[in-house]
Amino acid sequence: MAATRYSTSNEIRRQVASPRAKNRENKDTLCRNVLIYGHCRYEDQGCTFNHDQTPKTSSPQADHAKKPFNVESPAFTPSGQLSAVPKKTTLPSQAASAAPFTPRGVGTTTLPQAAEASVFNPAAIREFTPQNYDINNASAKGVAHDAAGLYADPFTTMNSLGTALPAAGQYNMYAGDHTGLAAPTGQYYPQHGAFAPGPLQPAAYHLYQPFGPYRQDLQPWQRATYDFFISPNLREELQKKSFATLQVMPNSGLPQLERWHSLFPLDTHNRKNASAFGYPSWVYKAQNSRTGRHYALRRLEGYRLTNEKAILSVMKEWKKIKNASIVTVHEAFTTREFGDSSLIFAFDYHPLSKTLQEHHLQPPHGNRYRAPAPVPENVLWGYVCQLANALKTIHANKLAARCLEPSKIILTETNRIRLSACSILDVVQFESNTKSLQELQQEDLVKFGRLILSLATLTPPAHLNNVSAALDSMGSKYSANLRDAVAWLIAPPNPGEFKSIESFISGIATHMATYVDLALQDNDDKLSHLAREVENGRYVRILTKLMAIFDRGDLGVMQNWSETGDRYQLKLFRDYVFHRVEADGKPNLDLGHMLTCLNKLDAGADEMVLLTSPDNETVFVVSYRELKQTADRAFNELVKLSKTGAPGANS
Ligand SMILES: Nc1ncnc2c1ncn2[C@@H]1O[C@H](COP(=O)(O)OP(=O)(O)OP(=O)(O)O)[C@@H](O)[C@H]1O
Repeated sequence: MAATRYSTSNEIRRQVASPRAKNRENKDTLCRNVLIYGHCRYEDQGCTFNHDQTPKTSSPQADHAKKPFNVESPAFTPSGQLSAVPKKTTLPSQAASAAPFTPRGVGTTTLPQAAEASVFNPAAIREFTPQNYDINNASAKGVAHDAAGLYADPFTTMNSLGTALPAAGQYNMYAGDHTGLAAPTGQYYPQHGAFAPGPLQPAAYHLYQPFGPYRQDLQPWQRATYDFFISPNLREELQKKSFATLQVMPNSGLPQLERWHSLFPLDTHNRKNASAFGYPSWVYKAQNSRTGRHYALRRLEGYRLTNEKAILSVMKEWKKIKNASIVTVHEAFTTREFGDSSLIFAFDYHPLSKTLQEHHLQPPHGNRYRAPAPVPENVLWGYVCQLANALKTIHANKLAARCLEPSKIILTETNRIRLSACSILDVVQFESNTKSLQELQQEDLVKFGRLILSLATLTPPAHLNNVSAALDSMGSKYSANLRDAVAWLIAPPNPGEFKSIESFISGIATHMATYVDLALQDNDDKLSHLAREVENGRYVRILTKLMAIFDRGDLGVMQNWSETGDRYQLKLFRDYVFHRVEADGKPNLDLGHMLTCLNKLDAGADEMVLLTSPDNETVFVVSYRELKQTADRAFNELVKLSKTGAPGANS
């Protein structure tokens, strides 16, 4: 049967297979056979469906739409495929006057997905598209929040903001002009990368925030004023060094040399000891007449120079050496100012340093009955690493250290040592030396080993007669590793072979790595101290400016200059910052208030401040930015009138 052969639905089959259906209500329904074949064979044989094809007043589409299923039913379209319903993404014009949608409660209304997407689709809504912003170029880095949705992790986007900090020179926080900060290139976003030119708002430069690493985890109530600044120990150490550098001895009887003055003796005893160089040597701190800087001068008493080339050629090589474990030598010269012919070497000055001899091998505080304290193994490894580092540089430059005595190695900070007398023997023995460079370098390694052995056994090198016994005794106090390292250095090389400092360093690589890590940690510590002190520089600068302006009195023809015009505000600001009083008239010395106000002034913050005259007659409401501009103007007036220009300009 044709009808059953082409039918696609059970309903059609049922209809065609039951032409004698008695249901008269079907009269309104158009017969499927008419629809499919154009006519119905059963029309006259009792088919109860409507066979009238003439259109009625209502549209046929409307009729078909009413039917549960017909061939003109719209094709099934998954709701997720928005492309199939593109028109729905635009709101009808009536929507403008529609009442705002107020949800009645969670889950009471479930919109179809397609409709939801058309109502709220952040990807489709791009009402704000900044100028010059290239969407195609917006990488995941710059616009991660767009792709990831509204709740993207803000910290992942911080990486891209990090690149937004202005490069040095682009933005000057002291210039008082923040406009360049937001758009230094005139574009909000550049073409080539998101967020590159500047942060979205000026950074809070008036806030004080030292950064880590934070070693002490103190609670707020445990902190004192000095916690905001450099640690007392470090400050004391630096101040003592500064004091030592400036120390003078007016009646020392020491001469003034051609280009050096204010000589100050550094020797701790006045014994003439010629063991190190063949001549008694003395060390003085001295100031260079040309630069005003301080150096350590080592004088070799009674040395007569026979060959001018000695100084020239040796100094040429040694001045090239730059190493953290070697005291840099700057020049050598001869003089007769001491009443003899002396050879002088000018080295970097390291205030308050001690020799290893003084620190480890002499009885503490001159008490000859008290034995010196043993040197801890980690300290010894530190010395080994530093000396290996020094020798590596020296040997690589085709030189030899030669002077590796405990009395010629100085301790400049805790566990920090430097070779302090390099180059001297090269000059003194310029003509008499018969040894090759290789031999001298081998000797360096043996002296290195003997030095560590001497410190480990607390025996001066000169008294170290039985080396194997000393090595054995070392084994009982220190690790086999350290003992083996020392033994390797002292042992003579196999015939025809040479030991090198490089092979020694490869053997102690793990200890070198440990030392590097400690040095880096120390560096981090110092950097965090430095970050705290940065703020002090700001206070000094702003206070210097203000103090130059305050209470100046008459300036040129203008009487009472600092009290007139805008400058009166500065005077009131000073009272507001430093002369605050409590309700009962007692002084309020809140350091936090003073520092915060000065920082805000220094950064020219937009925050307003209320300034009142002492008689309450005059009140100003000014921003820190305006106050800063006033201070700058007043100070520049002073600079113009002064002969020297801005402070520090000539120093
Ligand atoms: N570059 C330097 N900077 C600062 N102080 C130094 C420097 N070089 C040496 N000194 C200090 O000078 C002092 C004297 O040094 P010196 O080498 O003469 O030691 P010493 O024990 O007197 O040796 P010697 O017995 O051979 O004279 C030591 O305290 C040492 O720390």
